[in-house]
Parts: sequence; structure tokens; C-alpha cells
Amino acid sequence: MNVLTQAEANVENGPDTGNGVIISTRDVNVYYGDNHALQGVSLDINKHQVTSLIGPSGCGKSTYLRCLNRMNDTVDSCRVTGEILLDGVDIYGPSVDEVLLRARVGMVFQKPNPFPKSIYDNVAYGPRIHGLADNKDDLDEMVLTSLEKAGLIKEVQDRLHSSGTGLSGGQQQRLCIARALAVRPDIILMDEPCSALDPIATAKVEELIDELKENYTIIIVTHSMQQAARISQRTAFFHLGEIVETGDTEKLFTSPSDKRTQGYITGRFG
Ligand SMILES: Nc1ncnc2c1ncn2[C@@H]1O[C@H](COP(=O)(O)OP(=O)(O)OP(=O)(O)O)[C@@H](O)[C@H]1O
Repeated sequence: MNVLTQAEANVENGPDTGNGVIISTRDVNVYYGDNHALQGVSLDINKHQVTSLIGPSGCGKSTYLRCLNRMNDTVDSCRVTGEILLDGVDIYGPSVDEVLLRARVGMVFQKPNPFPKSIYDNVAYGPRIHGLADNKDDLDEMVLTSLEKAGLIKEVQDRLHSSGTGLSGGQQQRLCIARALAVRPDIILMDEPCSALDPIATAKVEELIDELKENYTIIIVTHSMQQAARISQRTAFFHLGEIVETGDTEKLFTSPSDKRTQGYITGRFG
């Protein structure tokens, strides 16, 4: 099944609830002009787990994340080589529609970025542009379900038609998560989603991530090793554009195999 028909199937059936590898990347290289930012990265991402990407600033974590839904295509100087398979289909293949790919592989950014629209319209945006709702009742249901899944419904049910930008930072970030969920993704990419949030809002987003992994695959870039340890089952440590070590999160933090990982997690560099 190709990426498009799988995305269509998900619209009908919801995300796959099986286990195993959902994304397989092999020998991925990314260049921004002459800057060889990612060098021969190979990594498998397991379904319905949280995978953390950690490493010092500039090591390529966000670059890797942005390869997974072809966000790097929007950067003129950027060139990607290697193989990135989503359920066995090359996402850089000629038949892949990037818009459908980005619905299936949603993204949440560092800074909450709701549209300057109502809470309702923020969440309804994706279903509207993808033509997912048959009528107004359908759309209402999608909006409410997504807000519920994002743990926001109780806080906003009385003000669905107020502006999304009027919410607190943590609420805005959960609104952005609801917006991503509304187009029924399988995978959610999160690029430091808590770095602009206070500890209470961070705890809520972390709880949410833990719940979401039942139905979604989550890949998160984080600078917080405590956060990686709290929420992820697998962790990949990046350094100078390469993956140094990947493994079970607990093992990676308690007995890393590589001395560079050891140095980073004990705060000796980074
Ligand atoms: N849009 C871009 N144009 C040119 N170079 C870029 C671009 N984005 C990233 N780079 C370069 O690619 C390399 C990796 O950057 P990237 O943002 O992926 O690292 P990171 O590990 O996510 O860093 P941080 O933790 O600071 O966010 C860096 O040398 C960076 O300058």
C-alpha cells in the first residue's frame, strides 16, 4: 500500500494499532549548500512508542525530524539523500503527495503557533482542507474529539469561537496538538514542544504524550534529558551530524555504550 492509499485508509479506519517499525531511515545525508548537516543516519522508529532525539545544539536533531515529513523541501539550499521508508514506502518517491504525507506525519513546533482564528477554526482547518468532513455535524465531532484527545476540551468548551491566540502558552501548544490530531495522523513529530512552557504546562503536555502513544507514534526532539527519560521508550543520541547511539531509553541513560553519550548525559559537554 502506498503512502497515499495508507493515508486514505487511516481516514477510514483510524491509525494502525499494530506494533513493529513504522519508519525506517537508512544512510540519510542532509546538506544545506556545502554544510553536510546529517551524515549517514540510519534509525528505525517503532510504532506506538515515544522516541526521543537528544544531543548538543546544532547536531542535526531538527534536521532529521524535518526529513520525516519532507519539511526540509521548503528550504531551497537543502538536499536529502538516502532512504526514508514509511511502512515500507519511500516518502521521497515520485508518487508521494507531500500534503497527504504531512497529514499522516504531523508536526508540533517549539513555539506554539495557532492560526489567528478561533479555537474551533484552528482545529477544523485540516479536516476542511483535506475534505474529511461530510457535513457540519461531522466537522463538529472531529473538532470536539481532537480537543478531547489533546486534553483541552474542558478548558475551552465554553469558548470555542474565541481566538486560539488568547489561550495560555500551554493551552496553545495543546491546541496545536489538537490541530495535528484532527487530520488523523499516524505519527506526530515534536520539535522541543515544551521549551516555551512553564513546568505545569510542560507536565500536562508530557502526560498527553504518554496517553497519545497508545494510538500514535511520537518522535520528539528535546534538550531535557529528564524529559527524554520520563516520556520516551527509545532514545537516539546525535553528535556532529551522526547518530552515536540508539537504544532503550533506560539503558541509554544508565549504561550508555559510547563515551560520547556518557559525556553528554553526565553534562561534560553539550
Ligand atoms: N534552514 C537551514 N539552512 C541552513 N542551515 C541549516 C538550516 N537548518 C539547520 N541548518 C544547519 O544544520 C545543522 C544542524 O542544525 P539542526 O537545527 O538540525 O540542529 P539541532 O540539533 O536541532 O540544534 P538545536 O538543538 O540547536 O535546535 C547546523 O549546522 C545548522 O546551522
